[in-house]
Amino acid sequence: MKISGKVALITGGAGGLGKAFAAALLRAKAKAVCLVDISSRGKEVAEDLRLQYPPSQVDFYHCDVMNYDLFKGAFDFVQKRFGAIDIVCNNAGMAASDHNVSGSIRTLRLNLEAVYFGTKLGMDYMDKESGRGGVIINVASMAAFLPLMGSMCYNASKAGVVALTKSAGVPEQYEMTGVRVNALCPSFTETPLLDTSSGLREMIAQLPNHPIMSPEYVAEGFQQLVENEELCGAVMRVTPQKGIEIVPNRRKDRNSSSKL
Ligand SMILES: NC(=O)C1=CN([C@@H]2O[C@H](COP(=O)(O)OP(=O)(O)OC[C@H]3O[C@@H](n4cnc5c(N)ncnc54)[C@H](O)[C@@H]3O)[C@@H](O)[C@H]2O)C=CC1
Ligand SMILES: CC/C=C\C[C@H](O)C(=O)/C=C/C=C/C=C\C=C\[C@@H](O)C/C=C\CCC(=O)O
Repeated sequence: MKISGKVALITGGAGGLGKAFAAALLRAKAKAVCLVDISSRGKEVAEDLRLQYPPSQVDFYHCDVMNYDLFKGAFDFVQKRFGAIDIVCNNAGMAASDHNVSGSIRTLRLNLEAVYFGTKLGMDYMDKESGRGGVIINVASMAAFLPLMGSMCYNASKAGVVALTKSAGVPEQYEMTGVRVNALCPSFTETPLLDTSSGLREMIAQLPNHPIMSPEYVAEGFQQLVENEELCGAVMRVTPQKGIEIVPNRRKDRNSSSKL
């Protein structure tokens, strides 16, 4: 997909990775980006991006994406304001440790249930019948593959995002909707999220050869998932050790006649 002239909706857009994804799209001349976030900081972030990347339009839409009806309102807002939606990034997320049961359940709901909402809404609003097709990027994590002690719900939610994305990205679904769906799995990245779990930074510091990546580096992988029309149902890992890599998809690598 050529990003120039396109319209994007990014959940968690006020956060570290969300802002980096928005900046990457604006540098590539996207027509408009809407930051959908529960934090009112989104207003300043939108203003900051408008100043940095004129004449692109950057809006902030205050919304709790865990509420389906409110989240649908964000899609209606972008559709009405810009006439179309081409790119959806389900990025809003949080991390709570297992000791915090209510925080852990909220983690499962935000990181997985809300990503399901955003994937369903993205497919509905961008469907080639009513829209013009498009691409959805679901932000998972390396925690989907390499679990961390003390974050059962976080790991489970991210593994769920990978499975959800691979299901949404099967060839038959793409043929029907014209919407590609891919998963992005970064390792530790320098954002405020790392300060929300006590002891996390200390744990990371103990890991051998594990520098914390910049959001801008992760955004390079994000942009590849948006632009590369060959990628659908793809899972991309971004790590300091191995860089940006696509995890082979067993189904695509098998005889094409196989259905599993
Ligand atoms: N920072 C890291 O090391 C990594 C982060 N990730 C994932 O990247 C995504 C973005 O996280 P970061 O930018 O690192 O964190 P962040 O904390 O900087 O950004 C998260 C954003 O989501 C927003 N948000 C939280 N609950 C919301 C809700 N109910 N509705 C709407 N927005 C809501 C927050 O206000 C914030 O702006 C998350 O899904 C996270 O799990 C994945 C791998 C590595
Ligand atoms: C509790 C939430 C913590 C952090 C949030 C975020 O999801 C995150 O950064 C999680 C990262 C988890 C990383 C776990 C291990 C990562 C290892 C890789 O960087 C090493 C890469 C490859 C070697 C192993 C392999 O399978 O090839």
